[in-house]
Parts: sequence; C-alpha cells; structure tokens
Amino acid sequence: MTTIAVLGAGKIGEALLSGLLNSGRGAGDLLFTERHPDRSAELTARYGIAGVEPAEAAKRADVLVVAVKPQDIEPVLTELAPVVGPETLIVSLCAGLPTSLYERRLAEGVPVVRVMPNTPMVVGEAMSAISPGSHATPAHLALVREMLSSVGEVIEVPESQQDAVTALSGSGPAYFFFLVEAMIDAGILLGLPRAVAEKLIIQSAVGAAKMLAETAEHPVILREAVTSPAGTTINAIRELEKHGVRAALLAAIEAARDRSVELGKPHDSAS
Ligand SMILES: NC(=O)C1=CN([C@@H]2O[C@H](COP(=O)(O)OP(=O)(O)OC[C@H]3O[C@@H](n4cnc5c(N)ncnc54)[C@H](O)[C@@H]3O)[C@@H](O)[C@H]2O)C=CC1
Ligand SMILES: O=C(O)[C@@H]1CCC=N1
Repeated sequence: MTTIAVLGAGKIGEALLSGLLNSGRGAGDLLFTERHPDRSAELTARYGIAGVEPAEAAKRADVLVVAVKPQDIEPVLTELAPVVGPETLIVSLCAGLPTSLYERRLAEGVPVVRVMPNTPMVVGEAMSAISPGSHATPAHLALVREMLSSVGEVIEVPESQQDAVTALSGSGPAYFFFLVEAMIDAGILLGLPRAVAEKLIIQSAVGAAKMLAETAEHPVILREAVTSPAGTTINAIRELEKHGVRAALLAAIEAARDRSVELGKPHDSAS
C-alpha cells in the first residue's frame, strides 16, 4: 500500500486524512507533519495517525502532500530539499503555487503534481483538479487520481487553468455555505424558528445539488421548473437580479482568481 504523508495538517490536510481513512485506508499507511505540537497530538488522538518530522515523512512516504498555506511554503521547501529525491512524489494542494517552484527548489527529477481539491472530501464528495509538472509521468498522475478518487471526483486540467479552478471549486464550497447562511437568516427574518429554517434550507440545498448531479438538465431548466408564472419565485428572482447577485458572483470569483495568481507571483519562474 502507498504511504501518504500530509505536510501541514490544518483544515484541508485534516479533510484529506479523514477522507482517506473513511475510504478504507489504514492509519498505518498515513502520516502527517504539523508545526503546532497541540494540533499534532489532537490529530493523533482523533485518527490514530502518527505525526512525524519532515525528514521521517520523506523517508517513509511514497507521496508527500503539501498542505501548508502558500505563504508558509519556504521553510517546507528548505526542509524537503536535502531529503527528497525522484522516488518521492510531491502533491501540492497550495493555491497559486506553480509546480515549477518545487522543481526549482528540490532535487533534479522530483515529480510534482499540482492539485486543487475542496473540503467536501471529508464526506467523499471532493472536486479535485490535477495538473502534472514536467517530471510527473502518467503513472504518477494515475497514483494521484487513485488517491483523490477515493474521496471524490477528479479531473485533469492544464496547469494554466489552476488559478481559475481555485476560484471556482477550491473556494466554491464557501460560496454555497455563505448562501445557505444568508437563506437561513431570511427564514429568521420571516419569523421561522432557527431549527426549522436550517432544516428547510439544508435539505433544499441537498435536493437541488442532487438534481444537478443526477439529472442531465441545465440549471436554467431546473430553475424555470420552480418559477411559476405570476408566482412567488419570479418575485424573488427579480430582487436577486435587481441587487446584482449574478454580477457579484462574477466579480467575486474573478477576485478569487486574481488572489490565486497573486499568491503564486513571488514564486513564478520569472521571479
Ligand atoms: N481550506 C480549503 O478549503 C482549501 C485549502 N487549500 C490549500 O491548502 C493549504 C492549506 O490550507 P488550510 O488547510 O485552509 O490552512 P490551515 O492554516 O488550516 O492549515 C495549514 C497547516 O499547516 C501547518 N504548517 C504550517 N507550516 C508548517 C510546517 N513548516 N510544517 C508543518 N506544518 C506546518 C499549520 O500549523 C496549519 O495547521 C493552502 O495552501 C490552501 O491554498 C486548497 C484547497 C482547499
Ligand atoms: O481560501 C483559500 O486560499 C483556499 C484555497 C481554496 C480554498 N481555500
């Protein structure tokens, strides 16, 4: 069995570890590194996975999954440079960071795959987009695909699209949670008990998501089916359009893409 070490067990690192455990991998095939000892102890107690030093992770693991913030990458590269060779696959989950950064800083020939996952991997429903670096072979990509398909869906995209992917599906769950939160507030405004509003909105979100996933229908058709002539929904849609919600989403996702580009800027090959 492939041994996988997650470097930086924060929110997405934990989501990956717990998703891999849920998919049937043994705790003994997983490792993590974490700079905060309390966090490390908490994760070992929760999952039975060992927290180790970076050099030990590099020695024992076939795959090193980098899951620190892009701003924290420098010390990780410094730690990995002397201990990682071409037999170890680096999988970077970091927004904005190009594969060329790892290739420049680590030993010649180290294979790197850039991945943008999202947090629904905790429930086996991640959307992950993968892009090979210049030393990653089809076998490396297949290994990453196999690892991530145990926690959700996987697509391959050119690395040039990863900043857009980050803005869309990497951050995407946050937009849906924001929408759900606002809709629950609307229920409170209309005088419903919070628990009732939560139940109504969460189940509506689950149902709508299932319809999108399981019918082949375009979202416009599904929305039109809810929107009765001179009915209630069209009144709401008019308000959404009046308040520029569509334009706000376009601008918001463009801003997220721009931030991803910015996070990679200090590390692009020209710098
Ligand atoms: N949170 C999300 O939904 C997603 C995050 N990502 C990417 O994943 C990465 C991590 O994001 P989050 O989990 O949200 O951040 P986070 O701040 O929750 O986790 C980062 C973890 O790395 C640890 N860390 C930092 N430097 C370290 C080092 N040198 N050695 C060991 N551990 C170290 C921190 O203590 C922290 O626990 C980022 O690069 C982000 O772009 C990608 C997709 C989705
Ligand atoms: O907000 C962020 O920077 C990370 C990357 C995608 C989702 N969360």
